[in-house]
Amino acid sequence: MTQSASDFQKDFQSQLEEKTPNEPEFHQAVEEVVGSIAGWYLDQTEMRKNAVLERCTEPDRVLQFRVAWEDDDQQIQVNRGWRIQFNQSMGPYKGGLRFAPTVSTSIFKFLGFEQTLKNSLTGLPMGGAKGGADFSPKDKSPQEIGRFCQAFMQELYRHIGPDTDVPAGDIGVGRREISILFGHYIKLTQKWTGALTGKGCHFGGSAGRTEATGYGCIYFLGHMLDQENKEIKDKRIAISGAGNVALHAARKAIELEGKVISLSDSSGTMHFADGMTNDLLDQVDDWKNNQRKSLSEFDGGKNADFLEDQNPWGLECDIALPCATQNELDEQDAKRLVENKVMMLCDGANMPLTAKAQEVFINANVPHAPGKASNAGGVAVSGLEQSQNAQRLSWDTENVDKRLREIMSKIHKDCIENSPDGKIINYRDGANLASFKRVAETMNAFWLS
Ligand SMILES: NC(=O)C1=CN([C@@H]2O[C@H](COP(=O)(O)OP(=O)(O)OC[C@H]3O[C@@H](n4cnc5c(N)ncnc54)[C@H](O)[C@@H]3O)[C@@H](O)[C@H]2O)C=CC1
Ligand SMILES: O=C(O)CCC(=O)C(=O)O
Repeated sequence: MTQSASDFQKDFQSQLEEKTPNEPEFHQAVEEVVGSIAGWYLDQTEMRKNAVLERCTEPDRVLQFRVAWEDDDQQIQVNRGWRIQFNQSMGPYKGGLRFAPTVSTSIFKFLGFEQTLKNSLTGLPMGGAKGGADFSPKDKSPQEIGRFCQAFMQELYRHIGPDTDVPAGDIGVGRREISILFGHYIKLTQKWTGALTGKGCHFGGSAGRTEATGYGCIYFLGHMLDQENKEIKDKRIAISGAGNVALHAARKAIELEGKVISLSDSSGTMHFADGMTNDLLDQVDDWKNNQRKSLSEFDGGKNADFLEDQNPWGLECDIALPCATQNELDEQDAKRLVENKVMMLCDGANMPLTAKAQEVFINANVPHAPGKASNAGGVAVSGLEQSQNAQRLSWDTENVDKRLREIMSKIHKDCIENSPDGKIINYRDGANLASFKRVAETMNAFWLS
């Protein structure tokens, strides 16, 4: 008797969970992808014989290391560092570094797995990786952050390089940290090579990389709206987060005359009932990035109110852009958004919706773009930075932005072409199938590697 796609998925998932206990985020990411590809994969006799799915869900290697550094009181502190080199079949490993106290092997494995698929969607030669440390930059002085970055690179440098693995930023790692990491990499290796992306533009960084994830997300949203003959102008847009992705998504949305009604951080949500102006956005940017303060202390003027300990998903909005972190939007939030007649969602963060929240939107026919498609603009411009470094060239903003728009448009097209038939475009299944097919075909050609 032939096996059904859902039985195949259940069997595969239970084997994976048995093999990798205590990795809930990784299980969630794999379950979502296998749910989308099982029907197609069941027909791929040769791939199944070559255990392609099993190989695609096992990282190439998991590096874990000690990071010892000295704090401002001359006390030695010890943190844990990771680099999960997930899959190198499509190109040198590529993916960000996250510094946050809550990270774990499970979180880095889910991010590395997602990154492998995302990178394949960009069409650029990049494999997938992710890494970072259980270090909180929040309560640290600039000197402590500097010493931590150098101690972290002291181990990482031997595992990276322009043809091996090229890290970049993610939560808690921005241009300041990338600069220190890159400076120390040069010192340790005595080589100036493009071993990191997200560098300052005067030392090998690409124009537009800082903005790329947020801008790319809005370009993708533009295609989703186009598909339904709608436009961003005057739409109420709820955004979570107040970091790199959230602020640049807000910037581009305001430029296109969307009405950005929120930003948030772990202290709560700042609600701007009449929509944000560029001026207010500059103030929040300075507050978060230069003064490094919490949104709860921000004075947004008479049209802003702060919702302590709340996320933005209870606000009435047309479009929701989750741009903070994984699983930040759960089933209850999804139901509230649907009750409030949300029109569509476009992820800036990686896997910001729980599996149950995704189901709520699918059942309510609300289109939802998963991060591996809609936030791929950041890594795409990182890929362009690698190309520029390899040629020892610098492209201008217009050139990079044109390429970013083309890549986001192509990803949107790939999602549509791979979406199952239905009332709405299923971006989740479309992105999973389009990306998995590419990685799987390559892994199959590699046979046992
Ligand atoms: N930086 C990049 O180029 C890319 C980032 N991403 C993803 O986008 C998301 C945000 O990353 P970045 O903006 O780069 O980081 P960031 O460190 O610049 O900002 C993160 C923001 O999220 C907020 N935040 C963190 N945890 C939160 C929570 N539990 N509740 C509410 N707010 C919370 C922080 O206060 C901060 O404002 C992450 O999921 C990251 O993996 C995805 C693609 C590329
Ligand atoms: O630019 C990069 O290499 C990584 C970006 C990233 O971490 C992501 O896409 O989640």
